[in-house]
Amino acid sequence: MEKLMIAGGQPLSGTVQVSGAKNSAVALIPAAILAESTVTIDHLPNISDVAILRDLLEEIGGKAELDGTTLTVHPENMIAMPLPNGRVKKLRASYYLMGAMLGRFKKAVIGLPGGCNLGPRPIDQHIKGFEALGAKVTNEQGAIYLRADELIGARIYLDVVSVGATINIMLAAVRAKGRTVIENAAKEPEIIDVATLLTSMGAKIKGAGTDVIRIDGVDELHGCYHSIIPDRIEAGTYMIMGAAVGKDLVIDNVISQHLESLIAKLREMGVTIETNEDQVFVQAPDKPLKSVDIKTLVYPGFPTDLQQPFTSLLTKAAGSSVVTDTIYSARFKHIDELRRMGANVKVEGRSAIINGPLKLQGAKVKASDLRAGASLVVAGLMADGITEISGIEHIDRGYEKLVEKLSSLGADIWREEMDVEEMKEVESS
Ligand SMILES: CC(=O)N[C@H]1[C@@H](OP(=O)(O)OP(=O)(O)OC[C@H]2O[C@@H](n3ccc(=O)[nH]c3=O)[C@H](O)[C@@H]2O)O[C@H](CO)[C@@H](O)[C@@H]1O
Ligand SMILES: C=C(OP(=O)(O)O)C(=O)O
Repeated sequence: MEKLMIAGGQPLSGTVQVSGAKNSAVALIPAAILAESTVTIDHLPNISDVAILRDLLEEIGGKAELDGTTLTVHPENMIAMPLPNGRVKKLRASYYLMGAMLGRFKKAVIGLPGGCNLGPRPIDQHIKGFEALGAKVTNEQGAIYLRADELIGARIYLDVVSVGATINIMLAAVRAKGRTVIENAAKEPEIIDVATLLTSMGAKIKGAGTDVIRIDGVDELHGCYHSIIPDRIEAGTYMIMGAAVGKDLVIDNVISQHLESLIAKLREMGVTIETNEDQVFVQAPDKPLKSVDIKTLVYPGFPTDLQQPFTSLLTKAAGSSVVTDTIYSARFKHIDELRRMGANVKVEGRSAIINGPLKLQGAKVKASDLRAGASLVVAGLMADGITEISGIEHIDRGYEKLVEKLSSLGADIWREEMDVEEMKEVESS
């Protein structure tokens, strides 16, 4: 088991390349199940969620060859193999196997998904959608059983705006008979990316990226080539790092329109941000950052996935900032760890109140989830002394080559094997 070590205080400068979007990748890979011939997905991030999904495609009889950032999926021999346990529990997005397998085979057995523990993460809206399309859905001992004689298009109003439910319903509906209309759909860029892949496979989808998506089912979907969009959350994380300790930091391969809410908040804090076609330039100011309040919202609002790293940055801002997460009720597990580093933060209901400016001190901390891990990396880069982060398997779910990328920008960061005593300490904490 490894830990991440950061000797804080080094400025970040140079250019960092953003990888393909995790939250697209984890939907595009299951979507390949729907095709009758080879699907090639390019610019995939090299992260553990992608590796697990590749293995799952092979578990159901497909061939999935990963060559660098390119995945070639041969879905011809796939079967509706039940996947009640094992790897499906390691990530959230295994729920997309439900929609994809239901669409292709009209049946699936998939274990309840894992992913970050951010408070309750029900999948009732996914199930509501599958049932509306004509599937019988039961939950038996922690696995979801789905079966339909045929799928028939339907009008589905999502009671909660959900990225996962929107994509999952799309995956099943592309192979339903007739028209499906998803109302109150999520509008995240990853939804457009998945719709683009499905359209290249022959699906008929209109309105992805708006809150009403119309899908006319087709009898067959074919293979295609697809290049994935850049990861706006990885890009945003580097922008936050740049705001903390950046000197002429350039973030390359970014669609800056995907990050308007973050850019606006960073500018309010006094950070210099310039954008061009596919790059963002970030420069931390010489004077203290100004405090700001943020509220996470569905796209295009401030993304919940950047809330935790942004909270670390706010410890450096002069005054009191309030961070409210309206998407998840318990996405504050990083706060106790930031306190260990000297942060003055308290949690009240769904809000964290941060008082600054404070100079964080390096400490031994634990990443409880992916973006909590990112927030501790931001904190470690700003802190005096050494920060030791355990639980880095969470960070590996979403950040490709984090150590290499940050080292190339001048950070003093490395991975180190933990000794037996440390592993015991981490496991018992
Ligand atoms: C793999 C992936 O893409 N993960 C992202 C996806 O997660 P995910 O798709 O799981 O998140 P959703 O958009 O579905 O969840 C949003 C909110 O709706 C609630 N909800 C969702 C589904 C449902 O059936 N019932 C229900 O009540 C959730 O508990 C949450 O409070 O979008 C989240 C919100 O932008 C991001 O934090 C995650 O990084
Ligand atoms: C919450 C996240 O991931 P997941 O939905 O895969 O757990 C995230 O990417 O921040």
